[in-house]
Amino acid sequence: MNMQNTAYDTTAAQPVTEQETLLKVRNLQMDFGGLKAIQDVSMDLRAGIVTTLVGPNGAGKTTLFNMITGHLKPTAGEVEWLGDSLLGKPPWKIARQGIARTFQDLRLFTHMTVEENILTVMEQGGWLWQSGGMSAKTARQERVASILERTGLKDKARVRAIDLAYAERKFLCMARIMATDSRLWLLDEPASGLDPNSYGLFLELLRSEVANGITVCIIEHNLDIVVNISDRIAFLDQGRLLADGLPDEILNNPELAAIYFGER
Ligand SMILES: Nc1ncnc2c1ncn2[C@@H]1O[C@H](COP(=O)(O)OP(=O)(O)OP(=O)(O)O)[C@@H](O)[C@H]1O
Repeated sequence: MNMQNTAYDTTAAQPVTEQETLLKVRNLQMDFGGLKAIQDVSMDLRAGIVTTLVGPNGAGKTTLFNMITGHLKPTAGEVEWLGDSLLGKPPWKIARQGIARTFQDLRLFTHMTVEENILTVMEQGGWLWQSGGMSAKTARQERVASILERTGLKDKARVRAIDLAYAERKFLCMARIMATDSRLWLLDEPASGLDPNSYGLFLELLRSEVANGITVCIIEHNLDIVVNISDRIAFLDQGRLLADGLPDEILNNPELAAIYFGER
C-alpha cells in the first residue's frame, strides 16, 4: 500500500519480534455452506502489541474474531490461548479467560446509562470482589470514575446510551472493554465513523492502554489509524492470510495495495 501521503508516527511502530504469544490460531477454516470464509489461516497474537487485521470487505476479518471468541465453531483448525485450546468453549468462558471484544454494531444496553453499561461488565467479570482493602463500593466508584475520565465520558455518566452522540457510543464500547480487565482486546472497527478529533482521542487512549500492558487486535479500514497504531499487520483477502508482518513490509507492498483498493 502506498502510504507516502499518510502521516507515519514511527514511535507507534517499532520493530516487534520477540514477545510472548498469547493467542495462536492454526490452520483455521470456516465454511458457510459452499462459501469458504476462512481458509487455512495461521497466525499469532503477541503480548503487549497492536496487531491490525486489514483486508477488503468480506475478507473474513470478523469471522476470524467470531471463531476466537467462541461465537462461531470453526470447520477445522485450532485456537489456543496461552497454550490451551479454546475450541468448544462458549463465549462467556472465553471472555472470563481474559479475551474481550467489541462489535461493529456496538451492542450497548441502549436504555441504560453510561455508568450502568460499565457496571454490568464489571459485575459479570467478578471485578467487584477484587477491591484490595477498599470497600467494594469505593473501589467500584473509583474504577468507574477513572474509566469515564480516560474515555472522555466524565460528564455523561448518567446519560442513557441511546442519548449519546455516535462518537460517545464508540467510546462507551471502549469503556466497557476497559472495565472487563481483560488481557487481550479484539476491537472490530472501533474508530469507524469517528471525527478527526475523536479519533485523536481514540489513538491516545489505545496507546496508553497498550503501554499499560493490554494486547490489542484491531480490525480497521481507516488507513490513518492503521498506520499510526499498528505494530504488526495481518492482511486477509477472500479468507486467506496473504501477509503477516511489520507495518513497513505490508504497507509498502504494491500487490497488497492493489488488492486493498480493488485494483487487481
Ligand atoms: N453467519 C454467516 N453466514 C453466512 N455467511 C457469512 C456469515 N458470516 C459471514 N459470512 C460471509 O463470510 C464472508 C466473510 O465475512 P466477514 O464479515 O468475516 O468479512 P469482513 O472481512 O469482516 O468484512 P467487512 O470488512 O465488510 O466487515 C463474507 O462473504 C460474509 O458474507
